[in-house]
Amino acid sequence: MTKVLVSDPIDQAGIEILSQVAQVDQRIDLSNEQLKEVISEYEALMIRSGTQVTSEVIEASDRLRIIGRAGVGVDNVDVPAATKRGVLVVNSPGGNTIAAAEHALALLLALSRNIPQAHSSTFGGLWERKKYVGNELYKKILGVVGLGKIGSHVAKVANAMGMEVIAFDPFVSADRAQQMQVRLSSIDNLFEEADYITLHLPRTPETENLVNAQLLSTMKSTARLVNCARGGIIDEAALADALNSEVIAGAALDVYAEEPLKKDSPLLSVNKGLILTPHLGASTAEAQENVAIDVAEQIRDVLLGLPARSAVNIPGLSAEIMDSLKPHLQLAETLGLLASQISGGHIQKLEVRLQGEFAQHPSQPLVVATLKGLLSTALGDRINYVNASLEAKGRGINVLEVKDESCPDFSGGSLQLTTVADDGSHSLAGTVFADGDLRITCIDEFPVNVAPSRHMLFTRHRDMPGIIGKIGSLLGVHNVNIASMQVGRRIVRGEAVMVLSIDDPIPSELLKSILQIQGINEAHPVTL
Ligand SMILES: NC(=O)C1=CN([C@@H]2O[C@H](COP(=O)(O)OP(=O)(O)OC[C@H]3O[C@@H](n4cnc5c(N)ncnc54)[C@H](O)[C@@H]3O)[C@@H](O)[C@H]2O)C=CC1
Ligand SMILES: O=C(O)CCC(=O)C(=O)O
Repeated sequence: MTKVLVSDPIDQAGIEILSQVAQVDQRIDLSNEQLKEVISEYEALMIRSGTQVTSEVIEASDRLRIIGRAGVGVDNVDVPAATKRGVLVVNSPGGNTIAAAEHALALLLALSRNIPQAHSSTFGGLWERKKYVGNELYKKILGVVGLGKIGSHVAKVANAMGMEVIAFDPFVSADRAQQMQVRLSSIDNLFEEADYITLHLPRTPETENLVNAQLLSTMKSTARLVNCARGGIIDEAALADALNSEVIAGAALDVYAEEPLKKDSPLLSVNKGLILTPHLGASTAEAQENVAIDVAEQIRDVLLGLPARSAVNIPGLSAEIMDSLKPHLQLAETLGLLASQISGGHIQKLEVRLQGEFAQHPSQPLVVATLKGLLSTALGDRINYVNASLEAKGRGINVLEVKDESCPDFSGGSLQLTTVADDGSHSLAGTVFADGDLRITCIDEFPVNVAPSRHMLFTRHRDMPGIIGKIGSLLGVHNVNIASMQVGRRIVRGEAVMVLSIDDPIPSELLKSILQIQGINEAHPVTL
């Protein structure tokens, strides 16, 4: 029975979806050591931000096929290690957008009106109306760092509240910003100009400690900072100093460099202007249901052999693309597999030429499928859509992709592979008919029309009388049944190719005998 491990608290709606296809074990208090010990029992792992999926965990997993992150950030997953091992990583890019944006807005309001402090004081029996005079957000400048899904929603609501919104995001165009009524700014200018700053960008090597002592020192002394994105983007010691020495007026954090927040964190020594929440950005009933359903559906689909819609480590392969390209991907994989068996190994170069209608499809999935086929003889089950490009690169295969919209031969276009290996160069082409049937249409520039089958034999030989009969009798002697045969030649009595579809694999002694027939230059048994 397929088994899924759920190692963080996940909404029941997700558990119910997973239970349709697998045994679901919910073990939310596993240490990292324990996770390493049990992971090899599972085909899938579903997590939130609490579980650290390290390379050691991934390496300890023999059966793991997919890691589902019920949320946006996958910084608690070693994605390169997962990719290397062929483990798909999926997330829910939009399921908690509103929750996180509203939490950031709540923190902005809480900061500007001292809500937590006033609440504690009032609960403590005090009535401190003068002490907790706040500020309005109206007409103030809000600086948004990271104008993606969450940052954009914050900007929209802030605009509606009468704030002026400026933003720093190197990947957003001025047109897009203008549509959102946001003025783009440099990061330095944003920190100098804004009354409130809210962070909505990922933690990457580039953004680590982006908000440091120097940048904090450029903020207005009345300004306030919110981080509901990722810990580690702000230098926490520098922020504690800036608050203690009143360089800035306030800060509210939901995320920390290390979570849970350490007892000796410098943040806990700040006595004024700091609000802390324990990574609650996505913690609404609605968001938790959204992300659980979104990710559980993807895990279920992948376990059923279907594509995932939000794969983090195979960019561009959305469910829609995979669905519409299914026969084309199958052709690419088949031709890749054929090419690896015909080329004799040690491929140094692969050209993938998309012709006619093929050139109108996204090329990346077709190239990945080709590489998957090409490497599957060597790597078996270890190769998949996730790690095919990486494995090809690691083997020094130079992949060239060519798009050529003209295709005189087939209305549906064609896919052509050319390999350059130690033994020379080979080419193969194929097409997909309107009914989804696959055809091999060309071998080493000899036209053929062959439906791929499980066992095949390809030969290069001289076109001369008797040669086909000799091969036929040899196969008969070895009890290998021929299902169909095709010969391709360009000139009479010149060079030719032959493709035999056979019911059984070719034993090695038979291959040796075939290669001894006069006029046979090459013979390649193929298993698809
Ligand atoms: N506190 C919480 O519970 C939650 C936190 N998050 C975090 O919020 C952050 C934003 O999430 P989304 O808006 O969904 O992501 P997104 O991918 O839609 O937006 C991120 C934006 O950051 C920008 N960006 C990347 N590098 C940048 C840089 N060096 N400087 C400025 N901008 C940069 C990107 O261009 C993009 O527009 C992520 O870190 C995510 O993990 C998300 C959900 C819940
Ligand atoms: O799972 C959670 O509550 C954290 C959500 C989060 O940080 C994210 O989606 O990036």
